[in-house]
Amino acid sequence: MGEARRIVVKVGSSSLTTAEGGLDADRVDALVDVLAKVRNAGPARRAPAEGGGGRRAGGGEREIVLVSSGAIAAGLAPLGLRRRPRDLARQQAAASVGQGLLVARYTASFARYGVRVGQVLLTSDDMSRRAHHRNASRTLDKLLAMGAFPVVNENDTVATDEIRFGDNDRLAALVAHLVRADLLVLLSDVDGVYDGDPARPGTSRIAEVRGPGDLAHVEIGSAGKAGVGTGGMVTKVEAASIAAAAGIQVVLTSTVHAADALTGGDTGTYFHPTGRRSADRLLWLQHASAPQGSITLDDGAVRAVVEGRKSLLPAGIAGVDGEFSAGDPVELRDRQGRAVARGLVNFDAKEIPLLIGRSTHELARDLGPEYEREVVHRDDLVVLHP
Ligand SMILES: Nc1ncnc2c1ncn2[C@@H]1O[C@H](COP(=O)(O)OP(=O)(O)O)[C@@H](O)[C@H]1O
Ligand SMILES: N[C@@H](CCC(=O)OP(=O)(O)O)C(=O)O
Repeated sequence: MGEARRIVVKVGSSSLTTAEGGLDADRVDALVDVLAKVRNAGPARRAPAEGGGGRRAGGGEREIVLVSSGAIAAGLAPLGLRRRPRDLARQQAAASVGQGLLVARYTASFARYGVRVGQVLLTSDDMSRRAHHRNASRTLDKLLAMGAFPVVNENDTVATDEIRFGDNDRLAALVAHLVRADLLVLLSDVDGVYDGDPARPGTSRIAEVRGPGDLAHVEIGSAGKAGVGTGGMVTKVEAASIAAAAGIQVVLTSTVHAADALTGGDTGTYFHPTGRRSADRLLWLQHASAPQGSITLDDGAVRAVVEGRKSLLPAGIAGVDGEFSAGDPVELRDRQGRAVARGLVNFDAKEIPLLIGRSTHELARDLGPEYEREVVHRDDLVVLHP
């Protein structure tokens, strides 16, 4: 098994707040104690399969990126809010106050180890636009190279409902892919995936998941009673599956077992990688963004794109929907309205009606040579249901 030299750790709101609401400085310190110590130890390595999969430490330094929730939860008490508001505007106000407090807390806590913290706030746009994506990746690499500790969260205050990640579990899986992590550790208030609601007696922890089939009959529920988390186990399992499919090992456990999870100990639920590691820069396109609009394809174009892995040409377009600009992610649909692919479009939505059903040759002749291009190039396209 591969050594975990670069690790993304995600911690949920429920692990950072007190029962009354507000940040729990002791819990932040306890987490930072683990992260700072593990960072300076060697890579985690999963031992040979037979012993149930204990992972162990080797030599050298680990690089850790922390994806931390808790901005909204940390902002509630200071704003006199008793519980997490439902409306986006008040959530964003709480996040605005809370994110500052959260990072100040991490900064003070890591300072005990002489470690600098670098805050990185990402929107889903940053995952879906190529230049932003490359920039985010470069910044994180540079922070690590300079010995700083990146603390990532969603940029809650500017994200609108439609383009929010909404849950940091998925953000963490995408960040793990972005930084080419070997291991993703999802920390929560529950020590793994259970075969039913863990609050019910008689349910037990699932130690290993080898593929989606292993969870087919498991009741995966929503957020716990702490009431500060968002997605519950559903988003964690989705995130684990995204990362595992991208060849990244995943451990899902409770924050009190963080040290074990990071050093290769046998804890929580371990998701085996199901796919090959790849530098596929389009993973984010599949999972990151709510596309800005859609283009309907005729049957021949669906076959060309899905089976032939060809670019989408103007001649295959049957319709267009939504507001988008060249460079935006769009959904490609068949005539029945099923999403068959996603891609980065080369035209603005308002230009598309001019192109419908016409050959590139014809377009070049009538509208100019700049119209002789693919609507979505195959290198910018990901098929959803091959
Ligand atoms: N099958 C399951 N296994 C484990 N936990 C589950 C399951 N179904 C629902 N849950 C709930 O998911 C909660 C964790 O999600 P959440 O509250 O969003 O945490 P966080 O804030 O750490 O992201 C647990 O406290 C648990 O109550
Ligand atoms: N960006 C939000 C986190 C949303 C979220 O996913 O929360 P959680 O389920 O606790 O991981 C915040 O900082 O409050």
